[in-house]
Amino acid sequence: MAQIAIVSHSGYGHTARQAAAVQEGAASVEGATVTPLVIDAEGNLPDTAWETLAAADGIIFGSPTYMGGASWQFKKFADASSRPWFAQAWKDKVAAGFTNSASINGDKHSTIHYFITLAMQHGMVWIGTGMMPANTKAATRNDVNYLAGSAGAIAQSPSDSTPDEGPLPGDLETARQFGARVAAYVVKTRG
Ligand SMILES: Cc1cc2nc3c(=O)[nH]c(=O)nc-3n(C[C@H](O)[C@H](O)[C@H](O)COP(=O)(O)O)c2cc1C
Repeated sequence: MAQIAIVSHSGYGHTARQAAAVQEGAASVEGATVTPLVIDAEGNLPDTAWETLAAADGIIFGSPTYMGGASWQFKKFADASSRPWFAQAWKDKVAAGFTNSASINGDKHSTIHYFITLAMQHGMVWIGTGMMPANTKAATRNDVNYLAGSAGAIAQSPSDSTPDEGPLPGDLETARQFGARVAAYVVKTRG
């Protein structure tokens, strides 16, 4: 079985829904075992998480976009990953990422770009969404990849939405399909 870890933070529950959709998509792929690792409000992971990450064939990073970047809790995790970095322990693992924010754009790409840089520091192999954007006149807001992420999966939760209301349904489906793509790639290349 190919091992996939999803390591993510969510301050208020919206990105947690996106993470759950990524997990659902990844788990739908035969041959993939998916473990969610939730970064808590203090920026810490469960004790066994680092062993799970060490054993993973692929790691998917997730965070809300706060002030144009990943949350400080995610950054605390990223800084703590300097320990495996010293040994290049994550070298050649597959990496991917997702983020959610209130605005349609909201500078989400800065967060995805940070994940890419983190993955490159670890010598990982980045995989994007592989999805075409829904950007024709006929496109509607809940089409898959309406927000047109290629480097990573992106979602919008309107600023006054509860986690039940946001991310919007099309963005959750985008997250599902993204999770499935990453898992299929990990199974094909590492399984
Ligand atoms: C400190 C802070 C900074 C934020 N910065 C941004 C931002 O740069 N761009 C944006 O579109 N939304 C921004 N937002 C809105 C959040 O991204 C949005 O509410 C998101 O759904 C929160 O996800 P969460 O519930 O997983 O924490 C910010 C929210 C907070 C609390």
